[in-house]
Parts: sequence; structure tokens; C-alpha cells
Amino acid sequence: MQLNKIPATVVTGFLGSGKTTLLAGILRQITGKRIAVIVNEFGEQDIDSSLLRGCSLGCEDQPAVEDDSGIYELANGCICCTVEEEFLPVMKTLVARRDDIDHILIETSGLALPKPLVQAFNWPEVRQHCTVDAIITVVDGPAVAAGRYASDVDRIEAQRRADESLDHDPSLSELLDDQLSAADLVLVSKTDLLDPADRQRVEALVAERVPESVKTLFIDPTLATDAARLEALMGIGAASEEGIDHIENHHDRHHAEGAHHDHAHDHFDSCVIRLGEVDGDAMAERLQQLLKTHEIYRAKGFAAIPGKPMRRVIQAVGERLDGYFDRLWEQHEPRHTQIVIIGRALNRHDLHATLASAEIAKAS
Ligand SMILES: Nc1nc2c(ncn2[C@@H]2O[C@H](COP(=O)(O)OP(=O)(O)OP(=O)(O)O)[C@@H](O)[C@H]2O)c(=O)[nH]1
Repeated sequence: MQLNKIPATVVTGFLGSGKTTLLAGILRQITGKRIAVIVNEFGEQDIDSSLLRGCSLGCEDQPAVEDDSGIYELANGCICCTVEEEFLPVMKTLVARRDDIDHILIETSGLALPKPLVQAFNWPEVRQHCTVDAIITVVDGPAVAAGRYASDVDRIEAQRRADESLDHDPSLSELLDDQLSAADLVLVSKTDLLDPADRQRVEALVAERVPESVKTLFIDPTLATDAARLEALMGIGAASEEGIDHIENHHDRHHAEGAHHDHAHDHFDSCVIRLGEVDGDAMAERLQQLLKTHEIYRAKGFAAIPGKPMRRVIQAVGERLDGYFDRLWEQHEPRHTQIVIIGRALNRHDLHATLASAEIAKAS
């Protein structure tokens, strides 16, 4: 590690792969380090920072940075496209506060490429004071084992064959490749949902895409009881910015071939559904129905349930839906429901109408 530079860990990985869960585990488990967090979301609402804030508020001995929560949101689009406008000013703020910060954790949007962000660490203002400790790519174990990325390639190939005019349409598989191409360390998440054969499939897929020198760890962040293991993720000392220009990826290759410059997120759509109080069971049932009938990759947010003093977090990845109560509604906070949905060709009207049928009362 380079002396006197603040180390920054960049956590990348597809939508819903487990990045926020990992960050929350680190913030909860690692005490004695002052950690600043930068989160970037695809979509108009930053649910992740709200969840992470809930986490650091719950951990009294873990204030991230003095006098605020230490969580910086870059909610306005994908970090890989807004490096200059959004990321640089935040980094300058952190550099100015460097005596208060031991480590920076950056969660990129699930649709972002890590390369442009890491290249920004070579800008003089940043380079002088910060270094990239490691790029950690989180891979959704069950999704990879189930062939979600492969089947998407097949689907897109079929689309390309059907319509020759289709230019470069980056697939989920290419995005996974590009997120893996920059990795210093790969973490396979949701290992509680993997059987030994799944593990082998995931291992084989990752091994095809990363050099042998890059380690792959199977980790279960929801069971993040192992602080020493989490601590080992910080302090890798890779100085990833030094070699980043030489990392090859599909995105740069398409660009060099003269293809229209676009990013995976140009092909995704997002919308936010805002409602008042909802019937919890009806909401789950309607959402499950939408996950089956629409091309939704990710849905997340929270719901206000009548008579419940806590807000209910809603999480969906693929067709899997989870929910839990995370914190009490504050006294003057309006009780409302808000769900961000990310997918392809979303019909907002349909999504809103279906979920609104679970609404019981308008927001207070
Ligand atoms: N079973 C299981 N579920 C997990 C694990 N880690 C994360 N999840 C669930 O997976 C869902 C997505 O997790 P997040 O941590 O929000 O994923 P993310 O990568 O931050 O998602 P985006 O920010 O939307 O890209 C949530 O419902 C988590 O509870 C795990 O180890 N096991």
C-alpha cells in the first residue's frame, strides 16, 4: 500500500448481486476504522444509501465520519458516465477531510463499468491523496449457476439475428465479463443458496474470465459474522489505478471498432412507484405477479403497512422476492411506499396500476 494515501475499495457487480449487503456487513463488523462510503444508483431514487444509513445509525460505535453519516450519494445516473461531474467533486471533499478518513468504500451501480471510475484515480487531484486498494467484483452465485447470463446472450444473439440493423447491444454476459475483467478479487455471494454442483459451475465460469492470480472467495455476507475475513478485504494494496488503462473489455473493443458508444444501462429502464400505505400481503403478491410477467431485473424499496411501527424493506432480484422490517418510522416522516423497478421495456402505467391495487391509504 502507498503510504499516506487513503485506500479506496471499489465494489462492483451486477444489479442485486449483493454489494449493499456486503457494505452493510463491513460497516457493521469493522470497528475502529473511519470509513467514508460513496454509493451510486441507477434510477432516480437512492434506496441503498437509505439502507446503509439505517445500518450505520444502528451501530453506535461505528460512526463513519464525524458529524454526518459519511455516506455520499451519486444518485444521478451511472457513475461510469458521470465521473467528472459527480465523482470528482465528492473525491475532492473527501481529500479535504482526509485526516478524518481511514478508508473509502465505493459501491458502483449494478450497470456501471469499474474502469472509468478507477481511471479517475489517476487524475492529479485524486492521485496525490488516494489509491484504489482493490476492485472487488461481487458475483451473484445462484444467478450465475442458473445460467442467467448465458441465456441472456442466447436471447440477444437471437434478437441480433432477427434484426440485422441492431447495433452493439451489450448483454448481461458482456457486462459480467467487463466487471470481472477489472477485478483484483472476486466474491461469490449468496452461497447459502448454492449446492456443491452450483459452486463448481460458478467457479468454472469465473475461472474462464479472470487470470489465475485473481482469487475467488465464496462469501455469505448476510452471515457476516467473520470480521477478520471482512477486514482482510480492506488493505489489499493493489493500487489498481496503475494498471487500469491496460485492462481490455468488451465496451472498449466495441468502441474501438466504431460501434455506437453506449453502455449497458442505455438498454435498461427504471421507474419509481410511489404509494401511500399498502396491504403487505397484497403488495408482495402483486409484485410477484409483475416479476413473472415483465422483464424486471431488480426491484427494491420500502412499504408502509397500516398498524406497523416499522417500515418494510422490499427486495427482488430476478423472480426472488424478500422482505423485512428495517427501522421505525420517524415521528414526522410521512408513511409512504416507494419501489424502484429496473428492467427492460417497462410499462410504467401497468406497473403503477398493478401495485396501486394494494394501496389502502394515500401517503400521510
Ligand atoms: N440468501 C441470500 N440473499 C442475499 C445474500 N446477500 C444478499 N442477498 C439478498 O440479495 C438481494 C440484493 O442484495 P443487495 O445487497 O441489495 O444487492 P446489490 O448488489 O447492492 O443491488 P443493487 O444495488 O440494486 O445493484 C437482497 O434481497 C439481499 O437480502 C446472501 O448471502 N444470501
